[in-house]
Order: sequence, then structure tokens, then C-alpha cells
Amino acid sequence: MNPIQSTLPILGFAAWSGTGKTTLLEAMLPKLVEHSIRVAVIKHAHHNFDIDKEGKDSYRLRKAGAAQMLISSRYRRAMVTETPDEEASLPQLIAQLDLNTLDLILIEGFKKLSFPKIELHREEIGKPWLFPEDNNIIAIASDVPAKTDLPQWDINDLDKLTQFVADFAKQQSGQSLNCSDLNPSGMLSVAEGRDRILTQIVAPTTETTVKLKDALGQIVANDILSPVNVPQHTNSAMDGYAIRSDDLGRDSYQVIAHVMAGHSYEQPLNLGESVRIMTGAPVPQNADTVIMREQATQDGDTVTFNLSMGAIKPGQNVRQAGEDLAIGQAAVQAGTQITAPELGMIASLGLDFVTIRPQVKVAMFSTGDEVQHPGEAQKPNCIYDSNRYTLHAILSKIGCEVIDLGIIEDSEQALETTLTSASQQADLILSSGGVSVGDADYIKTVLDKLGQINFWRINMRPGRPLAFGHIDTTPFFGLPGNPVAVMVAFMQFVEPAIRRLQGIPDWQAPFFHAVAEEQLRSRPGRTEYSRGIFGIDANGRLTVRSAGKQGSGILRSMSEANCLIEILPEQPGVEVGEKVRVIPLENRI
Ligand SMILES: Nc1nc2c(c(=O)[nH]1)N[C@H]1C(S)=C(S)[C@@H](COP(=O)(O)OP(=O)(O)OC[C@H]3O[C@@H](n4cnc5c(N)ncnc54)[C@H](O)[C@@H]3O)O[C@H]1N2
Ligand code: MOO
Repeated sequence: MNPIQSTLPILGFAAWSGTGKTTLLEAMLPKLVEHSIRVAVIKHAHHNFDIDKEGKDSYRLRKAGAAQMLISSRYRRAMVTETPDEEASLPQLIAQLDLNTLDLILIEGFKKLSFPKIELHREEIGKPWLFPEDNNIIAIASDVPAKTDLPQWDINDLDKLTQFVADFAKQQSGQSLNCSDLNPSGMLSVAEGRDRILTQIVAPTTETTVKLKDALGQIVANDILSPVNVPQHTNSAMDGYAIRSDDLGRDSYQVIAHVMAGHSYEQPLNLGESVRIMTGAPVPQNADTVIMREQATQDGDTVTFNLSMGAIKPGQNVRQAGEDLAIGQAAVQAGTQITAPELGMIASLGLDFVTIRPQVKVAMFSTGDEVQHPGEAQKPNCIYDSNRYTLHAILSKIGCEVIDLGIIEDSEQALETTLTSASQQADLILSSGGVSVGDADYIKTVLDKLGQINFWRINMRPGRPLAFGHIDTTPFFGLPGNPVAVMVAFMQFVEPAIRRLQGIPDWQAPFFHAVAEEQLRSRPGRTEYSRGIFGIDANGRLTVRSAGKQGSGILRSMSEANCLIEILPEQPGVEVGEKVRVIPLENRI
């Protein structure tokens, strides 16, 4: 049988019924989303099925004879197509997906067709292995060992299984985009450059404990487990009256106490009784329902509730102990950068110290005799140094300690001294300028002398020239001099390396898709990063347009942009109305 063709990676799950395919997929999907993998699932059903429930408008219209029923809302859409004559084939189904917005297609069912599959096996089902008969099976998840050389894991080890699926998606997408076909010889694609860099970056395993406030912007080293229940007690979410849910329907209740936040009423609540309670105060034993004060009239120690303002629902307006976090639950996961919510949450657990990854120290300098310090009178034919300022800002934003080595004069000796001292102080070294072809050869001479540096040309714009290697054991990046190229190259190559040094191995920049409001040009084979402005149009669609002139030195359009528009090598350009990938800049630069 011919293998199923698709431009996106396809992976199926082969199993006998009762093995729990859907349950496993349901548990795996949120984890794949965490890996930033956008998944479509195609599921085969053996029997007749109705996707919309009897009585719903879409159901009624379909039953009334609509051959195709397309229903759409702000949040989702669904297409129900009647296929009275013949079931759709898997390739026809794949063709219905919006492949531009996906990274992976998972298939449940269609087990006779030829595409890569993971076999799921549970011994208690009592069915034979499938892999001896199906050479499309590439791995096994089972509760007993299988006699095969295929990779295999415990079917209950969801993390390992997810990692395999995520790696498969990434590896296959790399294969479906044949870089050597796309790139003129001698140039690396963005992905190839990044991969080469990342294989040479080793994450340190050290950690350090700091005071809570000093952890702002830093990376959590280990999962922070909650030592307490949050909230500590089951408590009231409103100022009002607590009663028992098995005691609804009375005309009135006797108010037997008044509980302020920080206090409690220690007696069990009896039938007919009510406790006046403040927001945050613990609800008494037996009480589980709070009616807000606006709905109540208290006369002496009797309270009545105005039900015309809303019926009382058992359990309403009560926050359960541990509902936010239960004791032992991970409040913040290892690898998270601490921002305001994490700082507040850690404080809310009563913790005032946090164990973090040591701050990554980045030494940086500018090169070029034409580059001048801001504040000096401008010399003829010179340019003020903006790169150390943009780099300082981005590095601080992502939690690095910056060692600013200034502007290095054009001399072998000065550069050698600077690089040697940088490699001793820093975890990573950054320079800008002097990496393209026509530049002072002394930079290459010094780098060759001190370390192992490769000068690459990346098939992207801006940011074509890039040097990468090590001075002693410290990673070194030579970024291009042009002010926008330096920022774009930083985001594509340096930030993933720093994230790895921070202990986040599979960091990926967030992106989404938006509809182009105007035509965007690109050269096929090259990744084009245009400064863009995204927004929402009158129809609620995410749209994007260019932020203006795109020269590699024009910082103004970078300042006005709120995103980079990434036009991929396989895209010849983007027409009006087409979807394009957008990398938001907020929180990145
Ligand atoms: N014959 C070729 N010329 C150039 C090529 C090429 O492939 N062949 N590539 C072009 C591209 S693309 C870029 S990007 C630049 C990068 O060159 P360098 O990394 O060698 O950078 P410089 O020549 O030193 O500077 C380029 C540009 O940027 C200004 N600059 C430098 N440092 C700073 C700074 N700290 N702050 C602000 N501006 C800075 C510098 O004055 C130049 O205008 O090469 C192209 N040429
Ligand atoms: O790509 Mo250069 O990096 O165009 O300015």
C-alpha cells in the first residue's frame, strides 16, 4: 500500500479497542500544546455518528437536507458534510485541514493505511501485538516489554511518549522542508544555524537560592511545591450570609454569629441557622453556601433572602480549601521565568527564598572605528553606538546580567585583550559589527587565534552574516553591525542559546498567524523578517501590515512595530488576505 502523503508530519496510534487510545490522546494533547506543537486530530469512527446534538439548529438544518452544514462562532467553526455514497479517504480528510496553522496531524484509527504509527498495547486486553504485521509501527508504548528493537516505553509514561511525539513532529517538519533545495549553496537556513548553535550549548546544572524579590526575572531551578493549601480554609467569596445547602427554601434564618476575615466561627452550623460572614472568612462547619449581602435583609437576628434577585445554588460563593493549589502541588514549574504573578504566588505560599538558575552573564561590546559613544560630539562619517543599548535592554529583559565592555577600537591587541577577559568573566560573549565579508580582517585573525569560530551566512534578512563559536569554552556570537539585523539575529540565534543556558532546553519563541492586510514581498528560499504591526479588524480577525521602511539600519520601524512578520523560505511572498506567521515583540525586546 502506498504511504499516505502529506506536507505535515503524520503520526497514528495503532491499538486494539479498549486500550485507551482516546484517553491517552486527551492527556497528551495539552502537553503537546506546551511544546508549542499545533496538532490536528483525525479520528475514524466505525459507526454512524452525530457531531451536533438532536434539537440543535445545525442538527435540524442538516437533517432537513443540507448536504454541508458549516457553523461558525467567534471561537470555533465546524463543518458537517453528509457522505451518503462513500466515506472520505484519509488524503481527502487531510486536504480539509488548514495546514498553514498546524505542525502535526495525529490519526486515530485508519489502521490498515500506511503511515507512521505508535503501537499502544495493554496486556489485560489479551490481544496480539500489531508490530509484527505492520511495518509502519515506529515505536511501542506498552505495559509489558515487546520483543523488538523498536523504541519502547511504559504506556503510562506520558512525558516520554509526548517527548517522542514532539521530537517526531520537529524532526519530520525539518525533513519535509528540504533546506538544501531551498538555500543557495554555502548558506544556512535559520533552522540549520539555530540547530548547529544549540548542539554546542551545554546547560549548567548549578543552582542558587536568593531572596524572593531578587528572583524577579530569573528562572526557577526546580518545581516549587506548595507547602500549604491555597486558600488555607474553605472561605466565603462574598460579604453575605453562610447557610447549609441542605437547608435551602426557608423563609428566614437565625443569624447566630458575625465572622470577620481573619476570624472564624467554631461551632457546627445547625439547620435554620446562618452566620453573617465577610469575604475571605472561613465558612463554618456544615455551611457550604453563601448568599451575598445585597440579596439579604436582616432584622434583629433574623435574615431573609430576596430570591427574585436569583435563586440560591448549593455551594455558591464559596472557595474551597486548596482549590487554587493543594499541598504538594507544583505552584511554579522549573524553567519558568519569574514575573509578577509568580512572585506573588510564591509569596502567597509563605516562601521568601527561591532556588533559581544562576543568572547568565553576558559580556558584550561593539566594534568599528566609526562607532561613537552617545553624548560625544558627532564626528564626521561616524555613527552613534545603538547596538550596545538595544542588546543591553533585551538581555536585561530576559534575565541576564550584562557586562558592558564598551566600544573596542580597531586593533588586534585591543580585541584580543577584550575577548580574553570576556571569556573569563562571562557565560556568553556578544559582539556587533565586523562579521560580513569586507571587514577589517583583524577580527577574523583574532577570533581564529583565540578560539574556534565559524563565519556563516544565514539565508535570512536582515541578519545574513553571523559568526559563532567558542573563545576557550565560552560561546561567542558575532552579530552583524546593522542595528535591526543585530536585534533580529539576537532573537533567532542568541535567545534560544541563552534560554538553554538558563535551563530551558526546548525554548521556542511564541508566534501566531494573522491575515496580511497588504502584499508582503520576499525572496523564495530566504526567511524574511519584516517589522510589522498586528491588530484586530472590524470582523474580529487578527491582521498584520508592514511597519514601514525595512532597511537593516532603520530602528524607527522597529520601534513602531509590535511584531516581526516571518515569511518562510518556501513562501514566494504573501498576498493580501493570506495568512502569515507573526512573532509578537511584546515581552521579547
Ligand atoms: N559585500 C558585502 N557587503 C555586505 C554584506 C555582504 O554579504 N557582502 N552583508 C551586508 C549585511 S546583510 C550586513 S548586516 C552588514 C553587516 O556587516 P558587519 O557585521 O561587518 O557590520 P559593519 O560593517 O561593521 O556595520 C554595518 C553597519 O552597521 C553600523 N554599525 C556597526 N556597529 C554599530 C553599532 N554598534 N551601533 C550602530 N550601528 C552600528 C555600521 O556603521 C554600518 O553602517 O554588511 C553588509 N555588507
Ligand atoms: O541582513 Mo543585513 O543583516 O541586511 O543588514
